[in-house]
Amino acid sequence: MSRGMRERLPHAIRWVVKVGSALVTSDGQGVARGAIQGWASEVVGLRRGGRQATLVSSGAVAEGMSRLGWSQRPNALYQLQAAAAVGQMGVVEAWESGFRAEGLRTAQVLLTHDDLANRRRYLNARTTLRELLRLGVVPVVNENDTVVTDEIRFGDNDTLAALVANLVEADVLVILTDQEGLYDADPRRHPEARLIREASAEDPGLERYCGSGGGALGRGGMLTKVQAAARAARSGCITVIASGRERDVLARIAAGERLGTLLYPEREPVAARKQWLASHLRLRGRLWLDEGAARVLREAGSSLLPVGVTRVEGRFSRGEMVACLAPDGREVARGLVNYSAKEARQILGRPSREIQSILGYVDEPELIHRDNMVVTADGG
Ligand SMILES: Nc1ncnc2c1ncn2[C@@H]1O[C@H](COP(=O)(O)OP(=O)(O)O)[C@@H](O)[C@H]1O
Ligand SMILES: N[C@@H](CCC(=O)OP(=O)(O)O)C(=O)O
Repeated sequence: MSRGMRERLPHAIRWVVKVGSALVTSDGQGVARGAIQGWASEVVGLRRGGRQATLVSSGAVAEGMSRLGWSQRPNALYQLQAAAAVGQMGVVEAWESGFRAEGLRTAQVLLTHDDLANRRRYLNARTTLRELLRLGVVPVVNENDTVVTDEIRFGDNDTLAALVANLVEADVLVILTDQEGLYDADPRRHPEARLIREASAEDPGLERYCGSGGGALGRGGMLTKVQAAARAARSGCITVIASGRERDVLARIAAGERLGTLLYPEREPVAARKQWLASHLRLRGRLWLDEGAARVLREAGSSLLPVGVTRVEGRFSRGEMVACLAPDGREVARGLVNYSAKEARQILGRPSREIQSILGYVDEPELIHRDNMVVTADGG
């Protein structure tokens, strides 16, 4: 499925752009304001073409070290966490002023891997990010370093970027780093190494190209980038690893130019998401639909509103997977539910505008949003 992947990039709508520590902090010299300003205006260019962009920015530990006058990256976890807390202020401030100069608002989003493994928190993070994008705000995501342990030791924002790409259902993940892309050996040690232009993100052979570790500031090196591409590919996302120092890098990638390393998914996005939903989650309950709701789900792929539900079976929490059944008992769809079984029983058959008065709050107007649903009936 590699053919035409570059040509897809000009049509890609949702972008996640990850910028590594060395780039964000000019190799640890302090926040790279000029470069950040440049990437911010590139993101504005992407958005002008009707695209959405979420940033994942590293650099908190590196900037904290520079602000605290530390020349060596500490080993002690509490020192890394202290440095990250100091440095994160500088990193987000630089992104904010970079985007402000372009007339755009930013939002700081700090996540941990656990947040995305937990179904309820996954949905909460997803809803917040979607709302920020809808409002035209640029989310600037980093790891919540104060509360994580392994991730800060290994410096794994590449994995975080892939999780964010899965979360927002990105079409493209761009990983900007201090090399032109993935080489067939670490170019710092092997100057003769050759750039890999394109490969399947799921090719297990890619990992053998990656030297151990990264530069002095970033920690993950290429291995975590290749692994991130494989993870992003599971939801059908293309990954491009490229140099953040290349002029107009995002605009040129968006134009389909052969820049950096493109790692493509083996599956189409919809099939990938369907497989992900089907394989990762256990069914926790069943929603019986009326004829009208079953028809619009089947034929139009619409979201499921509480008004179309007649009965709720099982015990489930927000974010768990349930099956949707037509009145004849055939499964129409399955998806991640926005309300618990108890709440769903209270709001079934009722218009969404009444959710607030019944429950005292509204999580979402839909019981299952169409983006979190896979239609399993074949339309008939
Ligand atoms: N096969 C490879 N191709 C390119 N770079 C590699 C490879 N193997 C190891 N590396 C190293 O990975 C580094 C980038 O990783 P890292 O320092 O973690 O960057 P970032 O801060 O952008 O996440 C490069 O500077 C390079 O030395
Ligand atoms: N959350 C940490 C991430 C460190 C990290 O992953 O760095 P990198 O390999 O440069 O993306 C920080 O901001 O310093």
